[in-house]
Amino acid sequence: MMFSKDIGIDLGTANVLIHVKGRGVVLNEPSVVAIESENRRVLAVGEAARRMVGRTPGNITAIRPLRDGVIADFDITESMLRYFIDRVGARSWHSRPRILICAPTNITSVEQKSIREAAERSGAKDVFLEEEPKAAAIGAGMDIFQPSGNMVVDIGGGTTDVAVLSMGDIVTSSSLKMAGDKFDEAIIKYIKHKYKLLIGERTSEELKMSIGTVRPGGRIEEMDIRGRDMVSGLPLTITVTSAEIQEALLDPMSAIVTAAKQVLERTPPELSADIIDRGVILTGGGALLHGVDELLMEELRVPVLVAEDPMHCVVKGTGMMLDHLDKVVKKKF
Ligand SMILES: Nc1ncnc2c1ncn2[C@@H]1O[C@H](COP(=O)(O)OP(=O)(O)OP(=O)(O)O)[C@@H](O)[C@H]1O
Repeated sequence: MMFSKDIGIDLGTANVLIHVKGRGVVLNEPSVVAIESENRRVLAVGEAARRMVGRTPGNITAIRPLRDGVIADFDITESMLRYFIDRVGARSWHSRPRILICAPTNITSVEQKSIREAAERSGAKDVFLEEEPKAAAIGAGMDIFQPSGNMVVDIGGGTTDVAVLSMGDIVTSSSLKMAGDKFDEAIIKYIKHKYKLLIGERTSEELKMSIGTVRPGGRIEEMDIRGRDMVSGLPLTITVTSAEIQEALLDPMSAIVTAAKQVLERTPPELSADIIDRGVILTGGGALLHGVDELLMEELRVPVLVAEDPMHCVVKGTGMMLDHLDKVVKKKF
């Protein structure tokens, strides 16, 4: 029998997730590729490559090809995408899948075209590209096809997308390059400034997740971290508190609050009324940052809820859209 296993892909700046029709989410890997510096030969992809970040010898580089919500390195993005599509085994001699991809919102039309080509070269029969906030909202369980307002704030690695949706489309939205990566950078900067200590990205991400908060006094914890003392050049251990991480995250978090406020201000009043009733839904890994929901609730004065399984919303949404491709996806590039 001829049948094709359609697949949905969340091509995120931090993580790639793949949903195969009938099988659910079958792949969840960091968007990292390790290459040999001289000839750009791919050595490892995904988790294996992530373990190398900050620990590679000079001739090997661990690259995040989709940094900051844009495609920083196209060839590597393409290799990574093909590797992951091949790995889920959705393609066989008798079936070619349809692929629905959610890519970062800020990519150019040239980049969109290239992503489509990469997916086609990986064996897709048809390739559809969809907007991330739409998939996030659907995956979070919102019924965006009714004539009522739904607001979603998706805080990923490279971008935060804020959108109000109604009748299956985005009504007002904003996309800013301020998300998880920038939180990590802010922590690195803070520690460098306050303690003259250099720490790596993985340490700062760990601080953010394990003891971080964006609410003053919201969390009282501490963690020992190691880095390189800028004065002596030697390794040094210090203890960092939740309050310090909250201080470090003040600026990046206030940029997100401002963007959400601006979207609400531009939203037609009838839809705003719906949002007051239903609340704002948070998706993406940033939704897991301690206190984000409470802070947004105070600032926006509307209920704010973290979606179930926030890091899976976009990929789940692509899976659900695959079931209704003809109805929900208008754009076929
Ligand atoms: N428990 C947590 N607390 C705080 N941040 C977290 C937590 N878990 C994950 N994150 C952050 O979430 C981010 C990744 O989220 P996600 O996988 O949704 O991004 P993405 O979809 O790849 O990115 P984008 O939407 O920008 O393309 C990372 O910055 C990670 O540090």
